[in-house]
Amino acid sequence: MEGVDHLAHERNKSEFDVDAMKIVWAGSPHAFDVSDRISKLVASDPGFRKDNRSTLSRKELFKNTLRKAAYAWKTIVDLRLSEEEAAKLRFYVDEPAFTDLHWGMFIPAIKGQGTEEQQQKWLPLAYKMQIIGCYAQTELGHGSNVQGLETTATFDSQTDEFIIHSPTLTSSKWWPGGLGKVATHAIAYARLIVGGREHGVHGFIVQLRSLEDHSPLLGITVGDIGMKFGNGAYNTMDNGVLQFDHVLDVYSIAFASIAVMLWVSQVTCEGKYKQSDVPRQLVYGTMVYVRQTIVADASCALSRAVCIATRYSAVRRQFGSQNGGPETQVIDYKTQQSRLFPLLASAYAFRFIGEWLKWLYADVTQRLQANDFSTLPEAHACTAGLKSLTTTATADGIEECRKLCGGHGYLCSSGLPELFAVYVPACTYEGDNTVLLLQVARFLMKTVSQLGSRLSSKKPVGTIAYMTRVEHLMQCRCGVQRGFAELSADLVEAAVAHCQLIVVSKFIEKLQQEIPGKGVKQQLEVLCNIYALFLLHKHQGDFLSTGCITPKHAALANDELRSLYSQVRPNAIALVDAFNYTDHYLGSILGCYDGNVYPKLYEAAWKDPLNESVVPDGYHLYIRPLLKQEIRTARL
Ligand SMILES: CCCCCCCCCCCCC/C=C/C(=O)SCCNC(=O)CCNC(=O)[C@H](O)C(C)(C)COP(=O)(O)OP(=O)(O)OC[C@H]1O[C@@H](n2cnc3c(N)ncnc32)[C@H](O)[C@@H]1OP(=O)(O)O
Ligand SMILES: Cc1cc2nc3c(=O)[nH]c(=O)nc-3n(C[C@H](O)[C@H](O)[C@H](O)COP(=O)(O)OP(=O)(O)OC[C@H]3O[C@@H](n4cnc5c(N)ncnc54)[C@H](O)[C@@H]3O)c2cc1C
Repeated sequence: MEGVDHLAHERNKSEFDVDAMKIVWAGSPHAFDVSDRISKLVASDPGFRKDNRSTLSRKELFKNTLRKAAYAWKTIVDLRLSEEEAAKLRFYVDEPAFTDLHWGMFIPAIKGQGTEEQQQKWLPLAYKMQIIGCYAQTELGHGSNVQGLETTATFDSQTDEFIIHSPTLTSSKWWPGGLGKVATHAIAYARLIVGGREHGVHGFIVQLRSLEDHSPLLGITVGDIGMKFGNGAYNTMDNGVLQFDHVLDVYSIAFASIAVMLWVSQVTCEGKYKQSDVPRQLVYGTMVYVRQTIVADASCALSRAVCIATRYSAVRRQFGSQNGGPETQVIDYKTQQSRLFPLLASAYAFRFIGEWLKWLYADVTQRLQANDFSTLPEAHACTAGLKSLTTTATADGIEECRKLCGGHGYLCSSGLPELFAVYVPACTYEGDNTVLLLQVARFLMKTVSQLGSRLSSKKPVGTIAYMTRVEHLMQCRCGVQRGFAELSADLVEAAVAHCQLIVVSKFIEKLQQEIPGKGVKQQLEVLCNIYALFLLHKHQGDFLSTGCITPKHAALANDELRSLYSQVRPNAIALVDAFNYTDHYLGSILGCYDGNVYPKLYEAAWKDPLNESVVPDGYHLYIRPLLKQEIRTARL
């Protein structure tokens, strides 16, 4: 029945202060207030409806996304929302769109790599959305290998301008989000050529479309690259293709190359190229920034899937009826708990590692401003490795949550198929996960060669086994005289182990902080132990081979895991309530707050367009003749 909380009995079992946990999850009372207010604002506005996406054609879907983006912007302006509130609104609108790249990459690139002059020129226009930007780095022929990009930017000292050109088919920009149909400007990455000499890949701001009628400018060929994985999903985004035909940057008074030129290099008016003495990898700065935001995104996506699967596991009953009594809640099966609760623990673990990574990125950014590059290698390795680890675990976790919901998990109305389809490219964009782990492996090899076997210093005691595992994996690989490429598959395993060590150690450090609320810290300790012991169980071969645990330890760890699952069980619903997601944001009948699943599933079925008529289109043309044997049947 509507209005009845079918999960009330579960909520009454909670052993901790859920409201206090909501603050921990949000990060602060202020952050909770903003999230809570904005999520409810979005949920209550029919203009942000999203339950019909899977029934729209690509063009209807895209036009609806443009409508929503414009409506969101109007809401932000009318309500005078702050930058933080506006970002939250775009998050809870929950629709991949060009705005993600405008706000998530184009503006950060200018802020992070532009000179004062260029920031003053471009940021006011971008903040007012008087220009719409995208990040055009990847090409048809190159994505991972940035130094392999083919687009050229040739400085013409006669006109004091750059000529941007796509010399080959494979140099076509390919994939940039927002590029296909909306962006008016791009930060385009191209090989800088000055005076006939090439100086590697640099970023340039290039106008793509007229601000009068949105038509592509002279020399610009631009369009969408076509349908992507899943029906609705990421097809709300116009990932584009772009070719430059000797485009002269004639649409802005002064050449607007972003000042990665100034940071990393300069081209003087006399056409002289000046390489400054900063690491050339600063040109990759925007990618590092986005990678750390993707880690925070992972905790959001995984927690969403876990919330759905946990609530449904408490609602669903299957087998186990005694004398006609109720069947067993599937959340009480040990197999369901052993699949679900490590994902619940991972969601919290990724939340806290995301907080730490945000601090690390802010710290390295501050150091860079003082020309201190000492922590840049570690920041690169951490952002690359943790982006890889958390997105792989989250994509796999969303799929596991779908399976944990049985058949109904495969319905669009469960919210899980679309969440999976929207999320999985995170394992590829912003750096293919294997390519990024190879960067971590390279960093570890360098660290081992510099520090000897002791890879990591000052880690919490509870991580000794994890630390020893990484060192052992590295020694096994570095010890043998074979090249990096030959050992790369093994080194990637060591890179994963290193990233898992970081996640576990930061979870333990989080627990050393003051955490208010009855029972809150105790619940987090249980989740931290689940995360650490689950990984130890999953990779026990590594741990046993280090000798730092024995088979008996491994067996005890498994026994402890079962005990920890029993401790989580009465608190599971409260732990996912702490994410404070509205039913609108979850977009899932299986995960609805009141647990009133079956009536909602049944009602939703009849809304499918196929049920607009009891006799389907096509019956008279195809089925009736079949049934009436009016079609000559093959001689049997
Ligand atoms: C339901 C919720 C989901 C959300 C739904 C909607 C969301 C929508 C938003 C989506 C937002 C994302 C959109 C996607 C955008 C993109 O994909 S942008 C393009 C991303 N592309 C990449 O990431 C390319 C990956 N490749 C690289 O980064 C580089 O090519 C490389 C692999 C790092 C190699 O670079 P290279 O120049 O060849 O360097 P190396 O020779 O390997 O190394 C040289 C040294 O430089 C160091 N280094 C490398 N990179 C960095 C760096 N970024 N920072 C600092 N240092 C770096 C490297 O460690 C080497 O150091 P030494 O060993 O000391 O020499
Ligand atoms: C949804 C989506 C949105 C995107 N948005 C943008 C955007 O806005 N802007 C933008 O510029 N780009 C964007 N991209 C492109 C994205 O950044 C690239 O696809 C990504 O960097 C991977 O590069 P690639 O496609 O060249 O993969 P490849 O490198 O071709 O990967 C193919 C396979 O080769 C392997 N491989 C590659 N190099 C090595 C190596 N050295 N050693 C071992 N294995 C290797 C990879 O692990 C992978 O298994 C987007 C992509 C997607 C899917």
